Amino acid sequence: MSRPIVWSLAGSDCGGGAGLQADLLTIQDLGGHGCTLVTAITAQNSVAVTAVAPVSLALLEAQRTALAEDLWPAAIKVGLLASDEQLAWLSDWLAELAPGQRPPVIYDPVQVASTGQVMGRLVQSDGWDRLLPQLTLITPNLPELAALTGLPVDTPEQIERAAAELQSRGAAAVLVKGGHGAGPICLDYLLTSSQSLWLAAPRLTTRHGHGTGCSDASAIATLLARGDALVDAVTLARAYLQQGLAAAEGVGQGPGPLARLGVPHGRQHLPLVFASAAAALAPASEPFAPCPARLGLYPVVDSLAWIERLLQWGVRTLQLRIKDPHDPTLEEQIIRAIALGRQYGARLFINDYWQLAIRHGAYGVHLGQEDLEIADLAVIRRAGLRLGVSTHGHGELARALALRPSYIALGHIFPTQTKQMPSAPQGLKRLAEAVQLLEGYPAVAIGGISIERVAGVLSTGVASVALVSAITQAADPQAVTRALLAQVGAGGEAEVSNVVC
Ligand SMILES: Cc1ncc(COP(=O)(O)OP(=O)(O)O)c(N)n1
Ligand SMILES: Cc1ncsc1CCOP(=O)(O)O
Ligand SMILES: [Mg+2]
Repeated sequence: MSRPIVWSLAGSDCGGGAGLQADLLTIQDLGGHGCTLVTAITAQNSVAVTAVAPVSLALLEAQRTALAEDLWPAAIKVGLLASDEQLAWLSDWLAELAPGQRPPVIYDPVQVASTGQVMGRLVQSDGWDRLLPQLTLITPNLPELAALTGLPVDTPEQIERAAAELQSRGAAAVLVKGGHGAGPICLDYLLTSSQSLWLAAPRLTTRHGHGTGCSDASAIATLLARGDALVDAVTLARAYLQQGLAAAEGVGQGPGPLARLGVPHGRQHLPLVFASAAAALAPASEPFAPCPARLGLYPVVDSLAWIERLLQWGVRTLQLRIKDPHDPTLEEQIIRAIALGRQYGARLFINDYWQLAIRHGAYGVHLGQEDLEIADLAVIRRAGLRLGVSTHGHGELARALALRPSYIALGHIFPTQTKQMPSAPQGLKRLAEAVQLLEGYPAVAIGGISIERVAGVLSTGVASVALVSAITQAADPQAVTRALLAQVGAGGEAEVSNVVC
């Protein structure tokens, strides 16, 4: 697949740590192709900014025209706007674009360098109000949020209020970066049209954070350009920063840039995602009972008859998924399925009906995002049942990890006829990324996995494969099950502890 084009509209940092130099490195590192619209030339190094010269509107317009004719963007990152005229020029151009033509626009409202020097002076306050409604996301740090809103930003409640203020002025979404905050946990706050989330990551002690804000916004732009949902892009971009900060070595005498290590791998880099700052700062909950890292072949079926057949054919991880809660045989099927699971020494998960699963002593429960809102997780944990959680992208993955479940389901990987899905298929590339991020944490791939696609799925490193129609709709289900067992295995090697670092 060709690299998606990302425009960086930003100032040049001749020191190579921030501005459009940081943007280009980030975009390239995450698989995009970067183009630049230089707004200002700055003279700076890792210690100080010594000169800033805004580029003329004529030159900005010439850059835009050249790129628009040949290299139309899949996303735009905006950094330093060096004058009110530049801001007005950008707002006018974005406003002219038809909605279907407008790429996502991510604005990092940088005016002051990390070394403290003011680089752009925007004085006409109505300029912001023309730009904000054109933005997909604005990414202020705490001082910028305070300056943009005139509101205090010292507590989580104040941050939520100030972000809501920016949203009420037209920004579709706001990401407040907590790097300037204090305490061992760095909290970022994301407010979208439908979600209010806190991202928590250990605050790293490195002083090498030059260009972090630029890199964050351009990472988000690149991930949106490749088609990620906003929450997923923000989460993976945060992991990219954490990975880069952890390995930053420093160049020059002052704060150096991030290390560039590509798409993040390793659970320690992934932020955990919570619905409130209080939850993000609370001590981690106890993990759910562990299950093997390799669950192997994992058929999901809708009747006791299927459970019985699959056990006889050698399957040892399986799920009873009866979607009709009024089925008069529901509880009886659950009771008998659990008894059969025990008889065969198999891992039987019950979908949705967690109270019945507890009452009758199932091996585990599988819950989706909506189920999580209503289930009592503490009760499931105390009862000793394993918990599997559905996720549909890197954002939900980071949210699920915070619950410390026994396994995390990643899907849907391919288009599926079995269930109406709320999101787009993840594909093998994102599955491989998730597996790399999870680093051995039990993970299950699900959605549209046929016998022809299993080898590709396994090549991502995932060790557990859940499927429905590949078996239940097969002409010869027993032969297909045998073939799948030969490829995927029945699972069940040593149980691993599902500890989140
Ligand atoms: C292994 C596995 N992964 C995902 C799902 C989907 O669960 P959920 O999101 O709760 O949707 P329903 O199955 O309830 O429609 C699953 N069942 N199993
Ligand atoms: C229940 C569920 N959750 C995510 S995809 C899916 C259906 C998987 O069915 P199939 O294997 O037939 O695509
Ligand atoms: Mg469910």
